[in-house]
Amino acid sequence: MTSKTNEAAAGTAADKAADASPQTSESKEAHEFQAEVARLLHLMVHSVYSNKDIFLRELISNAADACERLRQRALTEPELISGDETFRIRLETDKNARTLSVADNGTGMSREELIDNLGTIARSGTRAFLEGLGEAKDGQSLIGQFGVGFYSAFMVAGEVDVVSRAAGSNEAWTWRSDGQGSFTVERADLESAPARGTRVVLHLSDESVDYAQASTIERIVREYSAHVPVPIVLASETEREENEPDGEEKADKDTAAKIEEREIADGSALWTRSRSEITEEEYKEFYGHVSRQFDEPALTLHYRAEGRHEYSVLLFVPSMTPFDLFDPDRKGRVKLYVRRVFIADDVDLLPAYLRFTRGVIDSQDLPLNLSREMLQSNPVLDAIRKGVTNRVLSELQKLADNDAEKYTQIWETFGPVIKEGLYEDFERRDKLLALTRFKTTKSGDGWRTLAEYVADLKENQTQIFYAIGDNADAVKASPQLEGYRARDVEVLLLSDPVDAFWVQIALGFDGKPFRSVTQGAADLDAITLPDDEKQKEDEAGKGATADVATLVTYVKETLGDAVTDVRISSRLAESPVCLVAPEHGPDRQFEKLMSRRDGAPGGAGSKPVLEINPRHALVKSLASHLGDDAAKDFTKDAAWLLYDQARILDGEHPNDPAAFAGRLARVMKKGLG
Ligand SMILES: Nc1ncnc2c1ncn2[C@@H]1O[C@H](COP(=O)(O)OP(=O)(O)OP(=O)(O)O)[C@@H](O)[C@H]1O
Repeated sequence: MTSKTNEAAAGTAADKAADASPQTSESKEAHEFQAEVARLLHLMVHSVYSNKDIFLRELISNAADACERLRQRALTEPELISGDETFRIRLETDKNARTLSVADNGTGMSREELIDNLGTIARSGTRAFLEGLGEAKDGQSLIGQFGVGFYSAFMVAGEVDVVSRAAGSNEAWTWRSDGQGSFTVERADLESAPARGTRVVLHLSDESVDYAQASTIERIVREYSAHVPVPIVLASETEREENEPDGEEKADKDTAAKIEEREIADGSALWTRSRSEITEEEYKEFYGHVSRQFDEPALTLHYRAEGRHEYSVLLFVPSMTPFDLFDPDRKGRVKLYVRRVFIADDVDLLPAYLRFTRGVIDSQDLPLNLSREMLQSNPVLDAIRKGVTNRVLSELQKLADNDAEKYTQIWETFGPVIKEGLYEDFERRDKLLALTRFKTTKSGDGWRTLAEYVADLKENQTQIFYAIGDNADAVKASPQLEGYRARDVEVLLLSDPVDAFWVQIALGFDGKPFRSVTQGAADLDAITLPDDEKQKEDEAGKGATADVATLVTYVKETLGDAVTDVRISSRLAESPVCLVAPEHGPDRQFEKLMSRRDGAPGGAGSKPVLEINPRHALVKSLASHLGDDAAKDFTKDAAWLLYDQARILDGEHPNDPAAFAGRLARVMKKGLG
């Protein structure tokens, strides 16, 4: 905060200094691009990105945003637009000069804004993404995954000039660059600068001269920008048409106007039209504008809410992961309009766990001059937020019920984010649990719902069992699952970071509580083993006598403080030992996750319980050697090795690696005779 204020103050001081000495500010100043911008530009200039047309969508969207921002500011400062209250975007092609320009009468940019906005990348997520791209060989393909913005102009232009005049200002500035690492800024002649707003002039490269053709531009606007909420006019040299009138009339025309201007998009708000009038293509095009993504929407939600509050909603669930989905600020991008006037795009209109949703919400009831404070806390907005959130969830549920395949795609893309709601949105937890899909010990390549899990409960099974770990395969291999597998009891395999959090506080589903397979007693005795497993267990159990109970006491004494308890296990089938968390307190995996997050070394904080499989051959044999004085050192080593083995199976290191190695060596030596 302080540094920002200082920067701003420094900027102002610098401006004053610059104004006082025309040599510095009037003459052309050269600036280097921020490193990430230079990287992005390099990708753009050498782009093999197949769809270069999208540069126009980016420039038009910027122009529309600038108009909408000014329209919004003018609500409280009407003088900013006096004399020219009609917003528009004007495209102009010039075949001879091989230029294309995109002009708007929106906010415009001051000299500092030109330098900041077109020389750096402000959004931390974009920066991080580009840093990540730094090493990636396939930068070209990745670039298509996020809003490439203004810099995409360099895909088609060898040089770009941006002439801008901020609304209400009496000076204009020209920004110019060839996209090769630096740009210049100089004062622009007011005569030729826009009266207000920005004109971006692209000097097209040889292979891109087609963009100086009006017909090409018109085609691209129809495809990508036809429903931008600001009208678009296209200006181009008039072509002499075959059926043009002859004689005097024609001569008049020739001298009167060489440039023809026509409206190619009317700027009407798509969301105000009724659903039945809008085609899929139109929705898709508008989605592209509003999301700046290149995929198709996986779900489109368009409706008008009436009743206590009136508002229109046009929202999209993308089919591709937005690159900034896991940005720490978890900001949504739904735009708020009030009676078709853009108000803000940074108001949280949906909970953070639905932040991947893109689109527009247009309120009929809110006042137009909403202050920042009113945006933060406002009962109408609260009601809208509630209504829209419920609607998004119910639409997702409808999709899940009617088109499982499509819903699964959404789940695979956004499931880990939606699950954040299980932790954060207590009120809607049941709805969210119904939407959640799980990998389980029975899901194979597919997914399971909790309803399916509960429908398949074993006799006497009263809980929903889960195991947490870094990935489903690793979890599946953990020894703690053996007893469940033997009884054919399904276990949820949870491997998203958020799983460890919500599962601790969720009360259950359909009256069945969640239960970790790595915590407390296994509660498996009531669930019958299938006959073949029973037979295996009986066989293995032969000889498992009171000796094992003595072994348990012995191991407990030997391990001392390293464990909370040692006990006989019902959750093991093939492995001799495993570690579990005590009945009360956090689950082991949760503790591990927390200690990793806090940067603490090692594993869990509280001491685990060591469980011993009384039917395992090694355990039985060890138990039978307990009274044997000659085997005393061996049994002690073995007790510790069992414990360390259990740690290793849990993905941890032996507590004392040197002691572990020593014991292992001794036991191996003995084994080899
Ligand atoms: N025509 C314009 N009028 C006013 N400001 C503009 C205009 N074009 C660009 N800008 C400013 O430059 C900034 C950078 O533009 P750019 O297109 O690179 O990114 P963006 O629009 O912020 O993000 P994205 O395209 O990823 O949504 C904009 O945020 C805006 O502040």
